[in-house]
Amino acid sequence: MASIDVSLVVVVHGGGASNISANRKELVREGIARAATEGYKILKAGGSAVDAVEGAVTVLENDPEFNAGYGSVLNVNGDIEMDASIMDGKDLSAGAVSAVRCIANPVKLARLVMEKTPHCFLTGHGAEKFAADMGIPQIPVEKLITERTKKHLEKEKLEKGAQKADCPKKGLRNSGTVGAVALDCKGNLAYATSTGGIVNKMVGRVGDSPCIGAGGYADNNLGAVSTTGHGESILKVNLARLALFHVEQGKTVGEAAELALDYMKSKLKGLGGLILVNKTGDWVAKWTSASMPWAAVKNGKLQAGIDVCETKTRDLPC
Ligand SMILES: NC(=O)C[C@H](N)C(=O)O
Repeated sequence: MASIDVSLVVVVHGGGASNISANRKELVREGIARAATEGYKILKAGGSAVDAVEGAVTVLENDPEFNAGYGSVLNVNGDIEMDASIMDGKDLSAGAVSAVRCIANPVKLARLVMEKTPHCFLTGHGAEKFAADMGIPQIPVEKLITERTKKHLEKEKLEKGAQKADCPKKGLRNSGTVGAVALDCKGNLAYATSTGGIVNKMVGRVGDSPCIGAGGYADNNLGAVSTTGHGESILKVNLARLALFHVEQGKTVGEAAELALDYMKSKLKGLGGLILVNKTGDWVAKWTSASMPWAAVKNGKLQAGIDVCETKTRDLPC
């Protein structure tokens, strides 16, 4: 069924970041545009908002330029532990996984938790056993590790060693978490978020990304949000739900995003970003970190950017 509606919207992000080197910018730009285009293609073919966010996030998990799936950052042991979540705004059903290691696409596992279990959240071994029961292939964790993520961990350890204990680094040094929000032709909203977390994290550290209300939220009556940034700060302010609270209070999507991010910054000095689409298809991408790759498609028009004051627009072939 090809269902074309003016209000089909997909927005994706590739993580709040301190900076993205000039040689990676083009790869990041291409990856983020590919993900948004994939999500929109799914919506245009009559797919649901949940299908679209899963499809868009899968593209980014498979792309080594982003900190999710293949290319996830490494923990203190040089290992990978990934977190992901997904939510359907139609009935508030939600699925999440944390600290999963040997699978390519944590977002797909989160969706299976949502649809095939009576639970919202599976972690560690239990999540991996469930993945095996669902027929998801196990892959050696080394296959998810890249030269770039190995170097990133080495650099982080060196810098941490040189740093005074009472003088923590300022700014957002971790990047690349991915997320998507979508509005489908039936007015359903959904979000998905997926990450390797933060580099050099403790074993077992779980961030905001798999936590419903922090890493994302979707409610057909309000909107859908996916967040990125300093996970501990995002958890403390429940960033995604906080942004939607402001929508509930009658704020525009831009005002709501700004109020929520400013609160996190003023209260905790926490930096981050979010994407938000409301039930009428208004959307925003906002961040307090130095940059955040994002892309959005609405009415066949793709818009994308990385830095503040930078938006590139192009029409997608119908
Ligand atoms: N870059 C990120 O968005 C990291 C993620 N929020 C975490 O703390 O796990």
